Amino acid sequence: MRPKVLAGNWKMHKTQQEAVAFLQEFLGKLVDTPSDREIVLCVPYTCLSVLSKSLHGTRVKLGAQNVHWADQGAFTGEISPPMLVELGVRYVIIGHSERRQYFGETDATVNQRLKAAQSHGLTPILCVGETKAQRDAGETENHIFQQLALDLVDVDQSNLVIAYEPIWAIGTGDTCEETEANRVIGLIRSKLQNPDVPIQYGGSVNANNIDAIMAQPEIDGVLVGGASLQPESFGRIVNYKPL
Ligand SMILES: O=C(CO)COP(=O)(O)O
Repeated sequence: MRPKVLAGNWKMHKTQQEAVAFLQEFLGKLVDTPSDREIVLCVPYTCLSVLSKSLHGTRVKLGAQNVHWADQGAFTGEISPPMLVELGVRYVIIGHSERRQYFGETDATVNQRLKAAQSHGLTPILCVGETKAQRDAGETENHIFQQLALDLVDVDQSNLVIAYEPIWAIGTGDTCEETEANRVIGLIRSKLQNPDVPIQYGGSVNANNIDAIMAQPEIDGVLVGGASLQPESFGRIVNYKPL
């Protein structure tokens, strides 16, 4: 059985104070959450330290949203794997479409970040997905296969999560049909050496569509943006009910 990984990606949201307030309320929602689920919060760097302390002794794992490949060096504005490990970070999102689109990340740098994260014991959440134009042109499969081929060179598939995030579904309310997400995720799995890699869906996941998404056999979890910012909605998501 592949693990179910339910991760929030807060993106550039929440001060430390807001993060602590979220957690106080959110932890109260986990009393009856089945133990088969891994719950992860990928928060801004500035929230890592305070959440690391607040999450101690809870079942919620801490995640970051990016990491550099060097241990240290003249890389202004970057954060290294040892810096994350010291704060108790376990997961790190790599290659999110917003990093690729707005900050010039390439498959080559994504690959470097993945290998560096793993060499320090972090579990990467690698994001892949197509634009609306690529989907309309029938390029979805080719684009994703190319991303996987380039991003996963020499990457350890025994310590990896992949998130299928169609870019047109992110922050738009235009969720990918769960059967279509299931189909693409099945294709992604067919390209992996290790079929047990958990593969998430991401893109406008919310409290109303989570049960149907998690009912799909290929979908092993979700990567949630907007709906992970409120304890109520993220609480409902991690407490999804298998149909
Ligand atoms: O990009 C996402 C998660 O990484 C998805 O964001 P939304 O859930 O806000 O669509």
